Amino acid sequence: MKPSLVILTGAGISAESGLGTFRDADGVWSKFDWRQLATPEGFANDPVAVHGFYNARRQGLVAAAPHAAHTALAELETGWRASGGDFLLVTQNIDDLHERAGSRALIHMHGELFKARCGACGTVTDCRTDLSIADACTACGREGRMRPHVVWFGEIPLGMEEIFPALETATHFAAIGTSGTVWPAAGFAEAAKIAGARTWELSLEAGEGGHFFDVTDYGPASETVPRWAR
Ligand SMILES: CC(C)NC(=O)[C@H](Cc1c[nH]c2ccccc12)NC(=O)[C@H](CCCC/N=C(/NCCC(=O)O)S[C@H]1O[C@H](COP(=O)(O)OP(=O)(O)OC[C@H]2O[C@@H](n3cnc4c(N)ncnc43)[C@H](O)[C@@H]2O)[C@@H](O)[C@H]1O)NC(=O)OCc1ccccc1
Repeated sequence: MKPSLVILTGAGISAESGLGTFRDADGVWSKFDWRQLATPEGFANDPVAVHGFYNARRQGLVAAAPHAAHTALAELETGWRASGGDFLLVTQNIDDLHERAGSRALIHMHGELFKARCGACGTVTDCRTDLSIADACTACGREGRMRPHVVWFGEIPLGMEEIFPALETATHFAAIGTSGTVWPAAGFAEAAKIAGARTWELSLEAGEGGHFFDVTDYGPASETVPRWAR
């Protein structure tokens, strides 16, 4: 069987870059209500508040930088592929720290903060500055329909047509810095286990899907990931 490594990352891998996690005591959802800010209904109800929420996170991301865990995964990708293996990095994160560290075989299943999408024609464009309801789509010209290119609760994740086949042929799977509470990502470890993969969990503590992991290493990602990837 051709070696095939699938890695899933969550907010925990970017915590040491200064980007908040969601469910930890001081997490994003302890300060903000995800129903108002991360659902299509919330956006329809108060687009100014939603734009404000994502504009603030976008400004925070400009100031952030990848750390040793992001770099270790980019180097692992190069080595794994050079030795003829298949490699796929799936992230729930909307930050671009994996790309900045050099990762290439990467799927943002929940979208990207530095992209915007037109709710009218679906065109996706780069967006590194504040977004507002006044903005017009550069493709169709419609005003007031631009939104962050992120996947909100109740919306279909991106790249599933590529992710599921990779899980079904995985020989190795690792979940890094994720609490395993949001679906369908929370089901990936089980899918990889069913496919016969050897599975690892690297996080600060055990997540929801703990019983699907063969090996666990709990600690800061900046320490556990380089140790695992070596
Ligand atoms: C809350 C949950 C129950 N709800 C869901 O799962 C719902 C479905 C659902 C509704 N009701 C249900 C009832 C039961 C089951 C499921 C549901 N899911 C959806 O709606 C999804 C869409 C969900 C996407 C929502 N958007 C996000 N983000 C983008 C926006 C934004 O970012 O603003 S979710 C967002 O929260 C999630 C947070 O999870 P984590 O990343 O794990 O972060 P968390 O803070 O929870 O944990 C951090 C971990 O790191 C660790 N850590 C901390 N510091 C460090 C450190 N330094 N080092 C290492 N680890 C560390 C901590 O210990 C902790 O374990 C991420 O996915 C993140 O992207 N869509 C869908 O299901 O469509 C259908 C479908 C299904 C299958 C196939 C096709 C279609």
